[in-house]
Amino acid sequence: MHHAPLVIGGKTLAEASDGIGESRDPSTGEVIGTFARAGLTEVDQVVAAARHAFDNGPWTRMRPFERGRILRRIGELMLERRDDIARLESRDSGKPLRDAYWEVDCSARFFEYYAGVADKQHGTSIPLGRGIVDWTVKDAIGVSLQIIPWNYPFQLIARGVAPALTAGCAVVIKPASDTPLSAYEFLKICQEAGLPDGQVNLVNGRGSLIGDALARHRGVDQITFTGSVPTGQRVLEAAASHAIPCNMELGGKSPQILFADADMEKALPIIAGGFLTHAGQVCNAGTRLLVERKAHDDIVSRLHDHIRKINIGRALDDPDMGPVINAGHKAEVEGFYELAESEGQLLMGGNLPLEAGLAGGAFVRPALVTGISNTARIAREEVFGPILSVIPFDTAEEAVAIANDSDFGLVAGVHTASIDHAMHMAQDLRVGQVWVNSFGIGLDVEFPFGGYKLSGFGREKGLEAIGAYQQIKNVCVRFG
Ligand SMILES: NC(=O)c1ccc[n+]([C@@H]2O[C@H](COP(=O)([O-])OP(=O)(O)OC[C@H]3O[C@@H](n4cnc5c(N)ncnc54)[C@H](O)[C@@H]3O)[C@@H](O)[C@H]2O)c1
Repeated sequence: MHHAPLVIGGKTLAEASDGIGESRDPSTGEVIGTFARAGLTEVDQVVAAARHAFDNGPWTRMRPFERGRILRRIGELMLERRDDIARLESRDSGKPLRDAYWEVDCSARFFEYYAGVADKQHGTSIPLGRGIVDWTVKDAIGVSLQIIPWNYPFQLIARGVAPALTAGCAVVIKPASDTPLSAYEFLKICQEAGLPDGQVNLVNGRGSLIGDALARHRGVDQITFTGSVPTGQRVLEAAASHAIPCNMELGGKSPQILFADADMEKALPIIAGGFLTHAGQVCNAGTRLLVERKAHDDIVSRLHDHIRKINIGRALDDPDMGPVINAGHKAEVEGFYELAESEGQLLMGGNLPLEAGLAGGAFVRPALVTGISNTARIAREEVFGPILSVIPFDTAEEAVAIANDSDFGLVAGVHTASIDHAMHMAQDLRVGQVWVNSFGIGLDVEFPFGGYKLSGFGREKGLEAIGAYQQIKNVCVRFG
């Protein structure tokens, strides 16, 4: 049985003022771990520890290449422990084991990538004429609060913490209560790699209690929030109470646009992976398939054949699809299936695992919904489950109009053999990222990621992410 303590200023606290929480395996419903649940007392303590590390600790004063060496070591230790971390993450979050391995590998890539960036944070020199020298420096912004959701807990910690540390910040991590366990493995790795005490701190606990209190705390200088739109809006209000900047990584209802000229054999697994990965519990899941009308019946029949064969099972057995996060979310997803049935035709797939021991799991079946238009609720709301809404179009202009007719704007996929279609889509889609004949390419940490509209603002990953953790200071010197 795992236990995740709090880690505040380098000290490990097995107990906390809001008691002990439990974490369940979504594949079986079984309790697999406990965690110390922080309350308001620990909120003050953890912010004070991070502030102290930032204001007085060695990290911000260290030469950037030395910071880079420690960051690189964190990545190496992740890879050395990938088996243990992946198995823990697979059980805690319900994602198939190979996806949990990907999560650890991707987390290590964030640290490798930003380690190489640490000593390349140059300012600029601004010409103002003789007798004046003007330049800018990139200062660390201070204490960064990282609020993490339950779908990719380890990877999303790495995604935010690596650039924050690179910039010289101190960090407070607040994981989601459904997946509290792997964050402690991350903290242990940081300590072992030589990160100074207090530079990264961990508090598990209720979002509405400590998440809100942390976001309002005057000792926090910046927030990176990844989660749902309504919670993100509450966090923005809290941040506004002391006027601090935020990165908001919120939800999506991302389109995949399939033209009849696409290579259907190649497009099919990409489209399916786009809405089935982690049982659809992915912010950038491609859950709206916009298909050129003449290819509609063919792709629906191929996709239905595909999802019929989906093997659903216990995450650690590495099935095609594992469970959703918990029984409450299973009920929500099933509610969306009822909605889909009332709005269009529902085509189900997969075999539910009924063997003994899996009956308590939060399993749902993958589904397609056809016979709807883009005004249907099922085509507009984020389900966070494995359901694909299929909507026909006749022209490329109509495809763009339907794709953009959404409250969200995270990513889009385009499947076509025509360079004209691909370029037209890339120019006109109102999303943060356009994939052509692909939908994700693996360990992709190098390019920026983030949304338009209700999908949020600010960019994670790539060189763009570091800006969120820096202040630009201008220095102007007159001489002679
Ligand atoms: N855009 C991205 O990069 C990205 C990545 C992953 C997930 N997501 C989104 O996350 C959502 C699913 O995750 P979830 O259900 O954990 O999200 P959520 O919004 O319920 O919770 C996210 C985090 O916020 C905390 N929280 C809850 N109330 C809070 C409050 N009042 N103040 C501060 N913190 C609070 C939670 O404890 C958790 O740690 C989906 O909408 C998904 O699209 C987005």
